[in-house]
Amino acid sequence: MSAQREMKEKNPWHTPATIIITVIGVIAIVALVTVAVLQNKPLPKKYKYGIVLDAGSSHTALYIYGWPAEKVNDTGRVVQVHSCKVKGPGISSYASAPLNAGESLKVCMLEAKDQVPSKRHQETPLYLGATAGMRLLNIENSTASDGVFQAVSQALQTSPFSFQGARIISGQEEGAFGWVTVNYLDDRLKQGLETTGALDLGGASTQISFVSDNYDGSESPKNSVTFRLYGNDYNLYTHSFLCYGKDQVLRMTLAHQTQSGPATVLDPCFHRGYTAIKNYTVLYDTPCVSDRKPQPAPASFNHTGTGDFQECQRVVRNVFNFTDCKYSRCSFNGVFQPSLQGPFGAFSAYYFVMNFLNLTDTSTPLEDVKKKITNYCATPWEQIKEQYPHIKQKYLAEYCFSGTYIITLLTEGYNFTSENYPNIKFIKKIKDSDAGWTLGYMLNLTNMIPAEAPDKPPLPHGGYVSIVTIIAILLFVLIIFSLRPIWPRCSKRPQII
Ligand SMILES: O=c1ccn([C@@H]2O[C@H](COP(=O)(O)OP(=O)(O)O)[C@@H](O)[C@H]2O)c(=O)[nH]1
Repeated sequence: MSAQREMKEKNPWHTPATIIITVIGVIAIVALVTVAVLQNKPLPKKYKYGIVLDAGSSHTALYIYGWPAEKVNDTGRVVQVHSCKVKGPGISSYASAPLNAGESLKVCMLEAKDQVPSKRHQETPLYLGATAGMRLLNIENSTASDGVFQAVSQALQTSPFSFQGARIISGQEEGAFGWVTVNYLDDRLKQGLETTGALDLGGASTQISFVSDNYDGSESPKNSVTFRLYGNDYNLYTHSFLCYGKDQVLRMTLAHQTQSGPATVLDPCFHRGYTAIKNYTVLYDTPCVSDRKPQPAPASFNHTGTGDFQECQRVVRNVFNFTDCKYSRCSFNGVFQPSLQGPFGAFSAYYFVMNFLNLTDTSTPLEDVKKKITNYCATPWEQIKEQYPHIKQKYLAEYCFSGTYIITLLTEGYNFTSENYPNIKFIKKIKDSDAGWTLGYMLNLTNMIPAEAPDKPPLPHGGYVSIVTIIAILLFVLIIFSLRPIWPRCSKRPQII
């Protein structure tokens, strides 16, 4: 066997010292980056919930809101996760059988039990806020309204949630919390952007709320609500007109037309061909009109439509007092209103009605809006019923009146003009959450909007990890360079072993 000379190239870096330094360096970088990733990683999502029941004059709705537990102070985080419409009328209609009011909530409460994980039930606050229907019942018969609250409270106490009480919310709260909801969902509060005004139309009351440079609360302070949210001060103008929801205004217009106690009323706000027998006692059975009941009055009257928008508007105008005003400017009924400013979101019945009439596009000139309502009102009732077989006839019969009322309220009541009418947006939802007072109410009661801007972490998670990685690599390179004196000499000649 011939002996072979083995020639090997020896890499000068393959010394024990450089290998150890490299291994320790790599381990250190990996450890540092791992700690940065794990330690600063957002926690796994744990949700919290809150439930609000909106006990309106015509119906009750339940809303469930959810938010990541660790982001309590962050805006735009609370979202509507579920809603449920209670079957039957509003709770104020159960004055003579209050237990049924409690009973009516059961189906939606069961849905809520399914929607909220059971381990969160106990800590989930549950609120019931009643609006204008109960305000009116409370004026008319406070014992009956107490009875209704007792019954619904009893029913809600048996739920697994943390029941926080049932109460009438004031018109001012309804207006202000509607405004908070709209601006919270639009992310305007945290960013300190120009706010959106809120227009809410219910069955028994209507609210207008907006911020105006011309209003600091000194003129008519009862219309002022001040907020400090995320470090910004807001001086909100808000007013709630009790009895100016569309159902009560309809009663007021009918009251106006039945002052002499006629047996037949020819109503321009209803379609030609529409006819129904209406009971005088039922019509006048609300504090909005009760003092005007003709005496003596027949038992009923024949309500017959003539379908005429212009005449309807003349009738609707009678419910407004445009003359008395002790302030520098008024909307109507002697109520102060600063000049309109900024964009507006119009929700609840504003949306239902304008959506049905295909009039949510506010770039349509006001004159064309009126023309479209004129045509709708002039369409015979038989044709309307044929055209919309799936819509409840009670709603269907009233859209001519409701559309006329909305346009009259906006333009003659609140003074919207052709110029600023396009600033109104008819909305139902914002980012999947319903526009209305309930979210603002819950945010307020759970202290979810801080007065001051929350402290932000100096860097987002991704940025933090990148910076730690870059610094770790730079340090490693620096260490390697600092060890230059012990670097092995590079030799061009291969070493022969
Ligand atoms: O699909 C619908 C649902 C509701 N409404 C009307 O919208 C109003 C909602 O009023 P709510 O019960 O919220 O009254 P509030 O208590 O706020 O006065 C009532 O006139 C309803 O008849 C409507 O026109 N279309």
